[in-house]
Amino acid sequence: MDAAKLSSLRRHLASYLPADLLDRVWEGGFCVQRQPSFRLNTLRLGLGLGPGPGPGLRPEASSGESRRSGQGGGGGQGAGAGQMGGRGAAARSLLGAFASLWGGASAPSVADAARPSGGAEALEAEAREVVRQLLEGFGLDPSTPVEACPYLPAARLLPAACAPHVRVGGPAKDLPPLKAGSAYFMGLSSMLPTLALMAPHPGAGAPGAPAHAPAGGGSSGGSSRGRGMVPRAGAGARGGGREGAPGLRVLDLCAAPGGKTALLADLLGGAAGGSIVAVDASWPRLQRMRYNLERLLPEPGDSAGGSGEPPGPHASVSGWDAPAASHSANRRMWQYGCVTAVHADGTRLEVDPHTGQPLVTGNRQRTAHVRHRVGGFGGGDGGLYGVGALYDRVLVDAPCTGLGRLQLLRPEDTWPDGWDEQAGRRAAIRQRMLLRRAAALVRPGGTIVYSTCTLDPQENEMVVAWLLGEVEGIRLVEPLLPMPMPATGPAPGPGATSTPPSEPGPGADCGPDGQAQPGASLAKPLPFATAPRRIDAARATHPATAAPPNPPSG
Ligand SMILES: C[S@@+](CC[C@H](N)C(=O)[O-])C[C@H]1O[C@@H](n2cnc3c(N)ncnc32)[C@H](O)[C@@H]1O
Repeated sequence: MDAAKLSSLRRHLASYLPADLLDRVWEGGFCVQRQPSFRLNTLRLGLGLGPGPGPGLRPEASSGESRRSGQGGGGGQGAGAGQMGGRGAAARSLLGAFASLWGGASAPSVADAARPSGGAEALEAEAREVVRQLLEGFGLDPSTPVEACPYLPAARLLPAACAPHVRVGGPAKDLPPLKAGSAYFMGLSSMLPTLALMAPHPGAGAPGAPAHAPAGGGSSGGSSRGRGMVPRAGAGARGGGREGAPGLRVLDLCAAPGGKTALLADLLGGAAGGSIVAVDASWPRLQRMRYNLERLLPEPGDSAGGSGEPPGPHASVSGWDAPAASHSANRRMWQYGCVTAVHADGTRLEVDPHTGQPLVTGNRQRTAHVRHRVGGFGGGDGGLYGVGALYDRVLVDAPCTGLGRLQLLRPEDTWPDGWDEQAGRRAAIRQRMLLRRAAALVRPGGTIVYSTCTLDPQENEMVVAWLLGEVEGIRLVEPLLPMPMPATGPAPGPGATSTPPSEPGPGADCGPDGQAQPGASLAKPLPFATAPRRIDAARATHPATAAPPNPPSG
């Protein structure tokens, strides 16, 4: 990058980074020191979660436990899968730490989760073997200690010496555990939006029940102001006339190459746990996602849940995750297990409100018909864009300028075309449109998580602030993550025109330098750029006169 561009980049960063941090960034050459990490793919580790642990991943009740006992490992390919009689226990071993954060009364503590027992022992042995193969593949001593990820029990931090190997397109992709799909390299911070998305909000009803009844109807279980209309546990009502629909409906609006989608599928634990519509505007990146999902998820039709059990991860859930078009018949949509991938512009995604299928046929007539038919949900004002509010959770892992991944020593990695002062403004426009679409598609009481890998407030806080001003009934909530987070992110810099959120931002920002903030109990600095913003839609509506999003000035 030439000197003029570098100095304009520095000016830009100085508009929101504290001077001392900026100096460190500048001298150190990195905005965020990236920690190589990977997650063990629990579906491929023979865990065979079977019926999902539920939207909140709460430990199963004892009846659920006995229903699954003695099933064997199923589904996975790893050694010891068949000996895992206590799959529920193994699942809890991996997911327990997170579940305990979410308030499951009988959830094991982090310490419990780390202690192998029963089926978990086989799982641990398998995980150790995967780690050994990876270390060996990196030319390291296979006994090199590998730390657990502080917030996802199924993830591990790799020794720093592995860093050069795990670059995108690097040789690590050919290592057997990666090829087999037992492990997946993933930035530590990349896991957080997914975890925040899947966490139940305090006050939500039973897993699977909405946090809020549909607008204009539904029983009110009563709750605190702003969180109103929490249905009684087990009421079973859902927005959009979906009573009785199994599992959680998740929309991943910027999905490719699918790292978070695969983790979502893992956390859902199977079709009984839910279905994912994964959208991306880039066909080549969707192809990459297909490759990744094929590696990471069991083949559709694999009976991961075992015979006689509720559907496994890839069983079809009628009327929802069974779009008519396979990828061979329709280039724009394909299905793999519980994931329906859609090649579409997420800012314009339309969904059939009755089947949940994305409308990507380009058939205007059909779209118009649906528009006409859908009067919106609840008060009749939600169907403005021709969709019902269908999704329980929406992830907007938005395209951004990538400033959180800035590597000044290799700026071409972040900006192949060089630094561009207008990039943030352009990105913010698209981010607003994506987020607005997410708000149109989430059901009342549903949750949106917005994340980027940039530190720029005009792409983070200001985008969220814009949405709060644009869409009624949306509010910010703390992202529930298994780690303490500071209350606010970086202050908008000079020239910021959007009002920052009136509530303190539910910042999941660790320090932009990757340092855990005061109060964090992390054993070591956590490289962290992605800032999940969790948004609850108490009543997601769009004013009929919604103007296109304005670019932030400044
Ligand atoms: C940060 S990446 C997503 C990474 C992905 N969530 C993962 O975990 O692997 C952003 C993605 O948004 C996609 N994208 C950009 N504009 C889009 C749009 N208008 N609609 C849908 N996807 C879009 C890009 O193609 C890119 O794949």
